[in-house]
Amino acid sequence: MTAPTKELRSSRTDGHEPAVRLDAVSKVYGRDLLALDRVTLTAGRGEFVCLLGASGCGKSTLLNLVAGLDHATAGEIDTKGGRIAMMFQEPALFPWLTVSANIELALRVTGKGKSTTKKERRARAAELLEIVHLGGFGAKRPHELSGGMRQRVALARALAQEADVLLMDEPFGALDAMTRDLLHDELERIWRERELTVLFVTHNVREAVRLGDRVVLLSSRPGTVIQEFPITLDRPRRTDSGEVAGLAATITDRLRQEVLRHAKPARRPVATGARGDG
Ligand SMILES: Nc1ncnc2c1ncn2[C@@H]1O[C@H](COP(=O)(O)OP(=O)(O)OP(=O)(O)O)[C@@H](O)[C@H]1O
Repeated sequence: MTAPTKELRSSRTDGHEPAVRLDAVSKVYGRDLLALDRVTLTAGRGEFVCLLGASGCGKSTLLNLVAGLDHATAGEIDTKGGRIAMMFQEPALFPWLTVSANIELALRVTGKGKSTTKKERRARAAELLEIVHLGGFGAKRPHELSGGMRQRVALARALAQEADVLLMDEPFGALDAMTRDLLHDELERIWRERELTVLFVTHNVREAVRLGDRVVLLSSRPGTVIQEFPITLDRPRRTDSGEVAGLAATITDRLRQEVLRHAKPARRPVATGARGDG
C-alpha cells in the first residue's frame, strides 16, 4: 500500500510536463459564496488524476473552470493550449439523432473534422464506436441503448474532439457496478493508448483508487486541496482487490474526518462500500 503524502499542494512533475496547472485558484459565487479557496493543482501530461471530496466541496466548479465554462475569481489556470473535452454523469446525447450522427456532429464542430466530408466523418464515427466497443450500433438512437452503452457513446464523442485533456464529472456514477467495471477497463485502455490527461471527479473512493495515478482530496466548502495520495499499485487493478480496498479505506477515513470537521452534515454520503465501491 502506498503511504499518503503530507503535501498540501498537489503537483506532479516527475518527468511529466504539466498539462493542466491551477495556481491559487479561487471561485466566489454571487457576493460571498466561496466555493474554491486558492486551489493549487498540477496534472502531468498523460496523468490520471482523481478528485475526491464531500458533496459541495467544489469539484464540479473546478472542472468547469478548467474547461473554461466559467471564470475563476482569482488565481491562474493554464491548460497549455491543449484541447479539452468534458464528460458528465448524464451522456447528454441528442435523442433525435442516431448514435453515429451524435458523434459526427462533434466531429463537424471540432478539430480536423471541420474540413472533412460527411462520408469521412461517418467513417471516423464508426472507428470511434469500434474503440468504445460499440461497432455496429451507429444507426441506433440513444434510447435503444443501455445506460452503459450511452456513456460509451459519450466517451466516443469526447474522443471525437481529439482532446488532450479529458475532464470527467462522475461519468459512471449512475451505472451499476458491473457496467462501471467494464467502463473502467475501457477508459484505462483508451487513456493509455491516447496518452490523455484525465481529471476525474468521483464520490467513489474505490473507483478513484482503481483508476488514478493520484487521488487528490478536497476539503469541504470552501474547496481546497488537503491531501494527495499517489497510487502506485500495479495496473490493471481490480476494484474488488484487497489492495484497492485497503487504500480506499485509508482515504475514506481521511475523507470522513474532513466531513465530520464540518458542523453541517454533507448532503450526500461518501460512498464507502455499498453502492459506489462495488
Ligand atoms: N452556478 C452557481 N451559482 C451559485 N453557487 C454555485 C453554483 N455552482 C455551484 N455553486 C455552489 O458552489 C459550491 C460547490 O459546488 P460544486 O457543484 O462545484 O460542488 P461539488 O463538489 O461538485 O458537489 P457534488 O459532489 O454534490 O456534485 C456549492 O456550495 C454550490 O451550491
